[in-house]
Amino acid sequence: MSVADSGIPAPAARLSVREVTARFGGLTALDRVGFEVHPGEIVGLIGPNGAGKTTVFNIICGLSRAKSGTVLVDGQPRPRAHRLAAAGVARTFQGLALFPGLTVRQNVMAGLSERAPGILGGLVGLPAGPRHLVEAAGLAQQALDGLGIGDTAERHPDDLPYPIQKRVALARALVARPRLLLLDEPAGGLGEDEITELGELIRDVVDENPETAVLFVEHHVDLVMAVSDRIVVLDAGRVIAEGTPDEIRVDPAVAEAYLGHDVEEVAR
Ligand SMILES: Nc1ncnc2c1ncn2[C@@H]1O[C@H](COP(=O)(O)OP(=O)(O)OP(=O)(O)O)[C@@H](O)[C@H]1O
Repeated sequence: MSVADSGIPAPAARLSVREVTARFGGLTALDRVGFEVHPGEIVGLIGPNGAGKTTVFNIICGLSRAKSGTVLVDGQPRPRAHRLAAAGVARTFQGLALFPGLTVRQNVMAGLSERAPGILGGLVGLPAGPRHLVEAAGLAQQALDGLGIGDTAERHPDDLPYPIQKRVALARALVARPRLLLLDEPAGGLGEDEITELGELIRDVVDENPETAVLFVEHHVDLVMAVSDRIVVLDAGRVIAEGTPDEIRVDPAVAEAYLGHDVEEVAR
């Protein structure tokens, strides 16, 4: 008997994007876009340039407004951008957005500031509960160790190679153990080997925290194919395909959107 047959309501998706339409002046950037991400699932969002990936990501994060449609997190209307972390949502930024004046450990501790108010102030010298700071430092160190960069904790981000800075940004997103992790082009600026390692790290996040759901926007289709449980393909503001990597690989609409070429070759 399925859950539907049993009368037990199906668990809410971690993220539901429903009928989202967005316009910039006369341009319809998103046209009734909808998809879901469930706990324990990694979903990759891909599409050719201008497809609407960034627009939908920004709407999910509360940085842009939809003209219509809804975004739900755990069945509830998505909180405002500054309340996302408190709702268990974390994101990374294409530009990393690390604080150059703080050490790596302090940068990661900043990822806890929503859950333990005072930490951010403490990091810049304002009074903060020492107990909170010690606890946060321990959690930050754990997050860094988990990503294999524990030995960078006392360094400053600008002194580290870019791929390590990317891991710091990921550690900052992971430190509060988010229920929904949103990654904005995590492979950008990385080499092939680093991308393979990144894919393993993303998989580890979900394997170790089966309640976590991951949505990532990515140009690097090889990574998306390797890591995603499911892929959503946007083209010209519409969802043109959704399925497992194997389904997407042979989907004619996807091949056409990528100008008739093999999707993995074109997006490289
Ligand atoms: N602030 C804006 N003002 C006007 N048009 C915009 C704005 N942001 C995006 N657009 C347009 O909306 C459409 C979707 O853009 P979006 O950046 O979301 O696509 P994308 O899939 O992220 O593209 P890319 O892969 O090139 O980053 C494009 O036609 C783009 O030119």
